Amino acid sequence: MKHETILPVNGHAETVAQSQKVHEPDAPTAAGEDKPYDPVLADLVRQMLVRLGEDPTREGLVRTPQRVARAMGFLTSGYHISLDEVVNDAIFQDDGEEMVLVRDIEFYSLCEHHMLPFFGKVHIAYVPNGKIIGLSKLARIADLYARRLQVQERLTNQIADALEQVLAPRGVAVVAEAVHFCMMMRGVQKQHSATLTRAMRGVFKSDAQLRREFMDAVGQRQG
Ligand SMILES: Nc1nc2c(ncn2[C@@H]2O[C@H](COP(=O)(O)OP(=O)(O)OP(=O)(O)O)[C@@H](O)[C@H]2O)c(=O)[nH]1
Ligand SMILES: [Zn+2]
Repeated sequence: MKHETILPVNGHAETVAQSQKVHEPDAPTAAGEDKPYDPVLADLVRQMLVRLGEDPTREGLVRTPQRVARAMGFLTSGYHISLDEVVNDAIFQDDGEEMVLVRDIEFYSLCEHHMLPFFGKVHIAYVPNGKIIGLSKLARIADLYARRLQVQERLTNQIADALEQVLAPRGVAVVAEAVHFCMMMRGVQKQHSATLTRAMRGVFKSDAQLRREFMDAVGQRQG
């Protein structure tokens, strides 16, 4: 008997017996098959398939509700992780006073208006004030807020807020550049537009020269 982990609505994992599917104990399972999913969400997806005129019992769609529930769970997993968990105490004392920049961090998010993807790159910089953060944590912080229903402006600001909160740095700069499927696949159907958003805090707001250096470094020269 196979045990599959499912997620009830409250987000806590529980294990249920799933007698329909039998696997040899050591047999490889399909990718993602054992990952938890929310059965209520899966049922809503099944209902959506019916409303779209599809037959959820046809072979290609039989496991689609679970797949979609798992995928949506992952794409909104940022709701269930805290900033502290993401940072994991990777804050270190350092006397450096120069800008630290990680650029070209790719992100994937869902717009909150259509629940369609928007994705692109985010560039994150800060000027330390006695503390630095593990570099990977900048990318993890970006994912923490990208994996939610978002607007690009808020995503950009939340990343800046998070860094201010954990580092109290002299300044933070965040620039996001993205394309929105809701503007490409539907609606206005513009394939070549890109959206740029930015959040400038502390010395990046008050020091135009530093801001220019940052924008130059991320290839977004502006006045
Ligand atoms: N500011 C902002 N707007 C967004 C973002 N993602 C999607 N939108 C916009 O949200 C708006 C929703 O507008 P509505 O008129 O309520 O919805 P709609 O009829 O589907 O709009 P269209 O996309 O113009 O067809 C659209 O203009 C989208 O382009 C985002 O990250 N930031
Ligand atoms: Zn949208």
